[in-house]
Amino acid sequence: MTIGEKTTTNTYLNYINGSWTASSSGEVDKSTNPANAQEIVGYIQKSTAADLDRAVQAAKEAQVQWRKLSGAARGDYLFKTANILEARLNDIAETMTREMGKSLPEAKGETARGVAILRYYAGEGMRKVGDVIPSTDSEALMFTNRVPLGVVGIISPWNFPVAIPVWKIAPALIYGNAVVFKPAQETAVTAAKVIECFAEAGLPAGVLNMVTGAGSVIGQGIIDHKDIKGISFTGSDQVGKLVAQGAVARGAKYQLEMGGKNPVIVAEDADLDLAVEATVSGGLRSTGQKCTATSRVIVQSKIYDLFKEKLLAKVNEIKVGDGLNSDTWMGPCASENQLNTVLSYIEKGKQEGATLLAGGKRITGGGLENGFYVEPTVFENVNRNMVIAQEEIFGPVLALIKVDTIEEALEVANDTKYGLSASIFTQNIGNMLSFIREMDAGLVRINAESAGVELQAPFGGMKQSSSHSREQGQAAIEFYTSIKTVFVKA
Ligand SMILES: NC(=O)C1=CN([C@@H]2O[C@H](COP(=O)(O)OP(=O)(O)OC[C@H]3O[C@@H](n4cnc5c(N)ncnc54)[C@H](O)[C@@H]3O)[C@@H](O)[C@H]2O)C=CC1
Ligand SMILES: O=C(O)CCC(=O)C(=O)O
Repeated sequence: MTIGEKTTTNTYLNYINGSWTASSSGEVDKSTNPANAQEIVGYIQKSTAADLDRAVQAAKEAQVQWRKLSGAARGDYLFKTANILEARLNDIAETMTREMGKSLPEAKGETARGVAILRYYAGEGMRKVGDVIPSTDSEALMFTNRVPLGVVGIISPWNFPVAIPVWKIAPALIYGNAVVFKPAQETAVTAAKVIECFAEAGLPAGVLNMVTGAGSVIGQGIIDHKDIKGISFTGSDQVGKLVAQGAVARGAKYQLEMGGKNPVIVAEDADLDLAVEATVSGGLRSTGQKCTATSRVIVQSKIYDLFKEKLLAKVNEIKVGDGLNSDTWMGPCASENQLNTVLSYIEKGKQEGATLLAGGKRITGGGLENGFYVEPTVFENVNRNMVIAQEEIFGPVLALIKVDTIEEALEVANDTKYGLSASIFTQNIGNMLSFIREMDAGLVRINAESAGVELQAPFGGMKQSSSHSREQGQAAIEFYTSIKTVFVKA
């Protein structure tokens, strides 16, 4: 296949140097539907180090001309891609739901967000990239300029199969880098459909390449490749650390977005209906598989019982099912592995003495027996040192923790290795200000759920949630470029 051609069969190819190409391994993996494990969504390439090497070589060669284009010219390709993605929104969203299980409205929302991100970064091609700085030499001109890194490697997870790749690829391209993209194998069909949009927009061959395959082969290959000058990663803590170590060892730039153990604090003066709504939405949408998902619910003792009653009423109303059904609110876990991880955390919670208030089991009845479904789950009597209060579960599990004061709530909220997102529900300005000041999280949200990121604002975490860098909005320029300080004297 050549540039612009659609992959029409259900075998999806790598995209290297402007062509859709099979892996040199001759092998494929299958991508299955977590709502019905017997359904194969598509076959994807099980690529080799040699495939990756060809992609990096193509990117290296293409970047030479790509960086010479004006920002506006690069932006035009992103505008075109946005329009194509928008026209295919329904098909891509449906593929996403079939591949990883989130409900169709959420998948459509995410794809629309991909369109908006592309338009935002297309416009970025027309914005300033430097500053004039007064020199102590009155006859000199001193200013900063930004240059691309070169070839950038992008390693993405399965939980936001459109938004995360797009929020990494779009800024990489607009600032003049070429890209080698390795999506999560679980959502590689959705990724291929996104890359088709870039290809059809006529992006020059080699500027954007996609190689699918195992993390241990293609992901590790990106970490180790001498011609990849920057690596942007979102995923687990463990793999993030491998990316950092490998990048440091060979002097490459890296950026990591990893886990969260995000708290919501419900103060005694909170609007409880609003707080319940946000806890359910922030904790259980996408089956809790967001790095920004609410997982610890820290509630002041005075309103604890009332809040709990309202929360359980809402959780018990949740309709679990195939994300393609219009009455489904919560889909399956994205994979059998993910389901088993969630179930093992639920067991751990019970063993450690937390009290199960709702859910806790795999769902196998009602036509859901072939999928990876778990009940929305709520624990109480959780103490802050329990595993379920410390480790990222990445599933629909809420842990209620009772506290007496806001000071205690903040102390508990900060007591994990993570610091991605945090919410408070309160009407009290003093509480709000203490929370903004003292909460160690990259996103602090007042009277709003912990999940949900605006594309024009910086996104990233503190502590072990990230590499302390930020993605999205104008913050992206910090990763995808290097600053050159220019001193000119006639
Ligand atoms: N922060 C976030 O948004 C995400 C967090 N996670 C967390 O990670 C847990 C496990 O999920 P996984 O899919 O296994 O995440 P993962 O970290 O293994 O996968 C993320 C990406 O890294 C790649 N990868 C895997 N091994 C690699 C290696 N050795 N070198 C380079 N790249 C490699 C994968 O192929 C995928 O593209 C989840 O339960 C959740 O706690 C998972 C996905 C997203
Ligand atoms: O909350 C969001 O919308 C983004 C979450 C995210 O980036 C993630 O889960 O990886």
